Formats: sequence, structure tokens, C-alpha cells
Amino acid sequence: MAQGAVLANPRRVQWSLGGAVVGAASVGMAAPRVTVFPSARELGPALSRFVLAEAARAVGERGRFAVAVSGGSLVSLLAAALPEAGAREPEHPGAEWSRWILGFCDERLVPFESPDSTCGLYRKQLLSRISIPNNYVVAINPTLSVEEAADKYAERLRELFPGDNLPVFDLVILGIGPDGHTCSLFPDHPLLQEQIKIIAPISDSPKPPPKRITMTLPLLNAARCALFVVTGDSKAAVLKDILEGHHENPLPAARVRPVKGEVHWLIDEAAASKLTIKVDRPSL
Ligand SMILES: O=C1O[C@H](COP(=O)(O)O)[C@@H](O)[C@H](O)[C@H]1O
Repeated sequence: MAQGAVLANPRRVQWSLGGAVVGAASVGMAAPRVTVFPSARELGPALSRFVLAEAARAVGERGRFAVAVSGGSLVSLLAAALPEAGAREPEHPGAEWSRWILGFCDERLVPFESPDSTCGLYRKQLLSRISIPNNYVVAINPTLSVEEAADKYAERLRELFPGDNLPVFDLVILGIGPDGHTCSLFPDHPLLQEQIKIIAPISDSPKPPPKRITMTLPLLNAARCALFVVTGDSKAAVLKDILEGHHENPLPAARVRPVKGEVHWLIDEAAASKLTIKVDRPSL
């Protein structure tokens, strides 16, 4: 089977992450699938194959691919692998960029020129190299107050997902911080209890900058697929806690469990060093 090929049965998909088929998922709340790569160098190409396979499935089923991306270390990983993968396989149905809607899982309320702006970094590093129509890149308005920016962002999402009670992203790509935060959802923060808003403002982010907007857990858990990407030994301890801990008060990243979707983790050996659960290690 070709790398990244989508199998005929649309209810069941497999991704080839480097020769061997290692990922398989079916619709429904499945246990998280964890795939480990020697380093970020091998993880990057697998990440782009995963994203393109999800995009192909979404375009085949619904004519468009709605993906939300996180900031931080993910930006350069995606930028290093995705344009190249698209250029290598221009006929890949997932690489039809005009069918993509790109949102942000969270965003910092800073000008786009700031090195802290997630959208600004994606524009510079990724969107300059793949042609997603500008009106389908759903950016915040950083000149508004954080509350208004969150409300406007939610409004724009509602427009893009008409008729959906909750916008359903095909894929949300997430990172984690060493404290277990994901998006701008931080441990023990009241936003973890948000049930009404799909996008929330936060003005007291413990990680700077303090003002941000973030997807809430109800929106994240409405997605068809959540993909976490984690590299580096600074995340090893918290990753063990997220994947193997059983807490009454789970860390934010452990609360992402799409109701009708899948959870996948693509991680490197350094991040995986403390895990004892079963993981996949594809032969590369
Ligand atoms: O502040 C943030 O941190 C997380 C993790 O970032 P990383 O650089 O440690 O990978 C990121 O996922 C989130 O989008 C960002 O706002």
C-alpha cells in the first residue's frame, strides 16, 4: 500500500507512518493510539502523511477539510513537512489546499507581527508555501479586547459550520506543555469547567503572554479526530501522567477525548521515555 493511502472503507482508516501500517482507528470513543518515532526528524513526515490522509478522508466524505492547529513547537514541525509532502504528491486528494479550512486551537492576543502570534508564525512558515484561501484561514482580530476577540472568533466558526450545534472539526492538532496544558487550557483553571462557550477568552494565562483565546473542551471533544504531537524529554513526565495517570482531576490534555472521534499521539522517544503502556513503533 502506498504511504498515507486511505483504505476503501470510509468508516475505517489506516495510515502508513513509514512503511508499515501502524495506525488504525474506527469511529467511536476509542482508546488513544500512541506511535513513537526515534526523533522529530522521522516524526515530521509521518505527521504530514497523517494530516493528508485525514484531509483526503474529509474531502471525500464532505468536500472540505476543517483542521485546527496549535502553536508552539508544532508550527515548525508542520511547516517543515507539510508543503514538501504536498509538493511530492500534488495529486493527493488531501493536498487540495482550496478545500481546507484552517483554524487555531488557541491564539495569543498580540499583533500578527509578534513572534508570539501563532497565526503570524503559520503565515510566515507554512501559509506562504501552501495556498489555503485567505478567507478560510480563521484568524482572530488582535486589536479587539480579549472577550470580543473570543466572541468574534466563535461567531466566525458558527458561520463556517452552519447548522452544527457544535462546530465539528475533522482534525484538531494539539501540543502539550510540561504542566499538562493543551491549547490555552491550564491545570486547575476555571476554563476547564466551561460548558457553554466554544471559544473562551483567558486573561491570566500562567504562560505568557497572559491574554489569549482558546477552544474549550466541548468544542475539542466534538472533533472527529484529536492528534497530539509531542517531542522532547521535558514532556516525558507529564506525558506519563496524561496517558497512564488515573486522577480525579485529570490534566487538561487528558480531558481531550472526542465523544465520537479518535485520539492519536505521535511522539518521539525522548517524550516516550517514561511510558509503560503499549505503543506502536513503526519500522522506518
Ligand atoms: O502556549 C502554548 O503551548 C502549547 C505547547 O507548546 P510547545 O511549544 O511546548 O509545543 C501549544 O500547544 C499551545 O498552542 C500554545 O499556545
